[in-house]
Amino acid sequence: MGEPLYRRVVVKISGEYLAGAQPFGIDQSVLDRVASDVIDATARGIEIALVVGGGNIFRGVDVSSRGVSRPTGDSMGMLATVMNCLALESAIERKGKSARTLCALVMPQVCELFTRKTALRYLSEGRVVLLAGGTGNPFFTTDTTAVLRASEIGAQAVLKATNVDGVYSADPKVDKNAKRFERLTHSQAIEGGYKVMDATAFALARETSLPIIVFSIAESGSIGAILDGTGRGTIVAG
Ligand SMILES: Nc1ncnc2c1ncn2[C@@H]1O[C@H](COP(=O)(O)OP(=O)(O)OP(=O)(O)O)[C@@H](O)[C@H]1O
Ligand SMILES: O=c1ccn([C@@H]2O[C@H](COP(=O)(O)O)[C@@H](O)[C@H]2O)c(=O)[nH]1
Repeated sequence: MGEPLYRRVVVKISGEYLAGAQPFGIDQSVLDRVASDVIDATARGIEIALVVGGGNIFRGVDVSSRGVSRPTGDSMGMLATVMNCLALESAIERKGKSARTLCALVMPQVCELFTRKTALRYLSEGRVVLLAGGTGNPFFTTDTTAVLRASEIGAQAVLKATNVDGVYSADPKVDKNAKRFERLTHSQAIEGGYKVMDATAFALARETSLPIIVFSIAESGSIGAILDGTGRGTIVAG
């Protein structure tokens, strides 16, 4: 195991992946395995903040066609990310690692409000920080949240842990001939319109010169491997 590439990162965990084989919700064994991977990665002395998606529970865009307004649907989606963060926080703490959820939405009975200073303090104390509630605004995603928060807290990269092992020329679940990219610039990722991440996230990362690594979380130890530079994924950088 070599020197890690980064000292502080934001890891975006796919909400959809947390459902495991179920169509909806959280598979406890998947959650526990992800928690172990995160803890193993922090053992290298790396500060880790997590953003968890909500696709296993709710995406605002899915209900806007059913008579629920998009902002209301997005609020429901942001609440889904809070549930996922609380579940992952508990899984991490059950394994003996301290974790704190900070939320973009005010809900004092549930978790603390996100501020940059609080996040940095908890990270410096060696805790895992979970960033819940997205940006707190509709029409955004947790991918954009990850880039935004990473830029705010001075993280050196966003690691997008998802259910594909990189950015492809087309959706690999639809097109078996899609080609995987080793590396792309932010501009190439935006111009290519690759749907693995939204263009707003790529554009903000370009603006703040933040590398994004897209990789699969399906294998145990994949977060650590990406931090060591030995993992398989696509690097999106300057
Ligand atoms: N060009 C592409 N390259 C790679 N994956 C792609 C591409 N186009 C579409 N995808 C799809 O993008 C998905 C991953 O992005 P998505 O934002 O849906 O997932 P996530 O971040 O894992 O979800 P969640 O919102 O639950 O956190 C993959 O399942 C893949 O099928
Ligand atoms: O800043 C944000 C982040 C998220 N949302 C809503 O939450 C869901 C779930 O997030 P995913 O990134 O799709 O996993 C998203 O579909 C939005 O509805 C938001 O409104 N603002």
